[in-house]
Amino acid sequence: MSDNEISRRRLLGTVGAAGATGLALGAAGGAAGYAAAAADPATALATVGSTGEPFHGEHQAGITTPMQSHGHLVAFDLAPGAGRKEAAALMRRWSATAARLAAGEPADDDTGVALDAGPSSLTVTFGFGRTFFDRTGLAARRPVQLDPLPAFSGDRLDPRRSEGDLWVQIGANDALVAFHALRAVQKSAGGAARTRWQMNGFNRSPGITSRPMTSRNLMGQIDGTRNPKPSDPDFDRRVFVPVPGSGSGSPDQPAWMAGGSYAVVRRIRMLLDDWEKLKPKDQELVIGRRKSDGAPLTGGGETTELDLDRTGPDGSPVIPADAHARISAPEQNAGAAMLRRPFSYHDGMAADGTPDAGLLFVCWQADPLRGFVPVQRKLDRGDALSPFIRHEASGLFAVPGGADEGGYVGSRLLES
Ligand SMILES: C=CC1=C(C)c2cc3[nH]c(cc4nc(cc5[nH]c(cc1n2)c(C)c5CCC(=O)O)C(CCC(=O)O)=C4C)c(C)c3C=C
Ligand SMILES: [Fe+2]
Repeated sequence: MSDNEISRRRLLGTVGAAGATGLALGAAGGAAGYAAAAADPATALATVGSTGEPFHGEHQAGITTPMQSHGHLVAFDLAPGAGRKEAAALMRRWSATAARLAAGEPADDDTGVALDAGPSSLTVTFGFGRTFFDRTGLAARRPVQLDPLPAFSGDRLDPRRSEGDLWVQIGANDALVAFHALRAVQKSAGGAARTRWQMNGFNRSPGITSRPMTSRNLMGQIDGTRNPKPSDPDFDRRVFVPVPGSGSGSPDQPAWMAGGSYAVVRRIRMLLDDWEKLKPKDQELVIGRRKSDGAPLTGGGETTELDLDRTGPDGSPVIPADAHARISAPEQNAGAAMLRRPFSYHDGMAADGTPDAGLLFVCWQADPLRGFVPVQRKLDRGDALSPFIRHEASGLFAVPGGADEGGYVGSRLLES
């Protein structure tokens, strides 16, 4: 075990108890500081640093995990000549690395970037794209759910920033922890896979509002209000592929996807110069909700149901017929629903002088044909938000269930 590893384990050994002596650790610093920390179980990192998300479990972490403040979405293509054997070895390496980092332990050949930080809710989530199955000789086991998404009239997709054999979503509540995981994943890809595209995103930092709140996007809207909640009776059925024999098993889903989910990833540029020219009242009509608190235009608070039948004095609906919240509601789409878990992004200014900023829209569902596809079809036909956004990249990935301790993500596909 390296010195770095020993120091880091000691520091993490103190995590959990409140931080009265955290100050002492900071003040003492160096080797003496670590020794003091090891001796005093009250020493702690701030909550944001000390919180960990277990890597192992029925489902992969990073799906129902509360949204993190920093994210990297990365697609990889298998290297020429790499097939099923190399892919299995890669998934084994990546899973081992992710498990270590999520526990706050260093990676092999650690870069030291996150040396003094706790796990900071780090999650690393792995998925397979459609082309993965051709590259590994597993086309016969590819789920029909990975059939290409339909083309939508508003799409302006860049194929170089779309799809990919493999997809990795990294999230953490610290920028250095997230970057550290990104480098560890990239390095442990070795010669087996090459980065195809990478997108970097962010959300609000934990603890910066006076109470826990739904996050805002870069248009300033409260976004995520009507997401399915894990406490909803139909949450698992909507988000996760059922286990065969559980009574809710789905005949068109392969057994190796049990406990898994499908991620639709869209890089959606926001045309902020145009959006910001709208008066706040008009912005609210585009969504159908108030900007200040996310309440429906028909009244109440953020979580009040939309009254889609209510009309104003002139007889027109209070929530307009083309309002985004109306068109995307499950009640308007034969129950189609998805778990939206996006990151915002800002990549500076585009060549035309407008901000290259928007939403790395990531949504999770047990079947994209019962989640993203019908809703996006409807939005594509007449969403008031469409003139202010542009879908620029797209990906669809099968995200297998979680790995057991000592196992690795995707083993049920790659080893049987
Ligand atoms: C196909 C799926 C969706 C895309 C693409 C999408 C893009 C997108 N949405 C916002 C802002 C908001 N969306 C809101 C609600 C909402 N959006 C979708 C789906 C897509 N959005 C759904 C299913 C819902 C929930 C509808 C419901 O259950 O009633 C809201 C309202 C608040 C909320 O419920 O989250 C906002 C605001 C942007 C900015 C955007 C693309 C950049
Ligand atoms: Fe939306």
